[in-house]
Amino acid sequence: MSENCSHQCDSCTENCDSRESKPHDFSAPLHQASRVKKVIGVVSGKGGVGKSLVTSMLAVTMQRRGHKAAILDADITGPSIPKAFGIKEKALGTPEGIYPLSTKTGIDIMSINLLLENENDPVVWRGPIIANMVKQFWSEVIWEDVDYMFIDMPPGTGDVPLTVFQSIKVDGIIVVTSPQALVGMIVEKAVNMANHMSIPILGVVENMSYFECGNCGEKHQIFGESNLEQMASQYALPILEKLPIDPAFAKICDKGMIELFKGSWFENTAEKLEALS
Ligand SMILES: Nc1ncnc2c1ncn2[C@@H]1O[C@H](COP(=O)(O)OP(=O)(O)OP(=O)(O)O)[C@@H](O)[C@H]1O
Repeated sequence: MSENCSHQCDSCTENCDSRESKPHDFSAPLHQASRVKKVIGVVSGKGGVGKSLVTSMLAVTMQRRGHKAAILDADITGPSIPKAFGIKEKALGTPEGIYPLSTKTGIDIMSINLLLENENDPVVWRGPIIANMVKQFWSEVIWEDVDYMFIDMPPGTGDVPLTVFQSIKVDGIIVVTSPQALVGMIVEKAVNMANHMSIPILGVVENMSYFECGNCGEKHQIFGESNLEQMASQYALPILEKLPIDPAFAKICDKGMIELFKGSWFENTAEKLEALS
């Protein structure tokens, strides 16, 4: 240890023994009353590709299959989860901790919109404050007996998602892309981030993949052909689902009725999640 060691490693540039023996620990503990079995991070390379829709449908699918699902809405500057589930009430804070709100089918949800007085208020915070808020959603919210928690991550692979992944023990990542979203670059960035954090990527979901004509059933690739197959095989990533552009998805999402989506979307993904050890 240096003679003048102040033990303030964050602001010191010396590489003394004290620093080596105490690597910075970013991990945040779960609330002592919480029980969460599996945590899945849902990421996208850019905003607006349908990450929140996919997160919501994944949680609904697991809940339909008899598990207890939860969503931690870490997309602090663009929170859309409460709206998709039609939740307007505010979360209850008690001296013990904050209680999430439950959807009609019993999915527990925490989002900044459940704490803001007016859900339309913009959140104009800098990265570290946003990351800290997400940590609080993990540590100060009482998540009771959750089998599968889905984290709707902030878009991109920058500072905030990185801090979140360092704080919360995530079991796997699902990457959401759309055909027009420069798939190659996004998948590569997500793979790099996941490798850096030693978190497995469970697979890729392509949203807005095609539009199926209601009359003739023909599939049209509105945004052109994507090179998802090529990218997925290059990185040995499974393609979990190809979700069409469907006005019905937008409608139930906007009406807060995502729990009523029709079809067997994400059943294969659910089996993969159930097989996680
Ligand atoms: N496959 C789809 N078919 C029809 N509408 C869709 C589809 N996917 C998403 N949408 C609609 O597009 C809008 C954006 O979706 P969503 O909020 O899930 O995106 P996001 O990636 O989470 O966006 P943000 O970056 O703002 O958080 C929503 O109104 C949603 O209903």
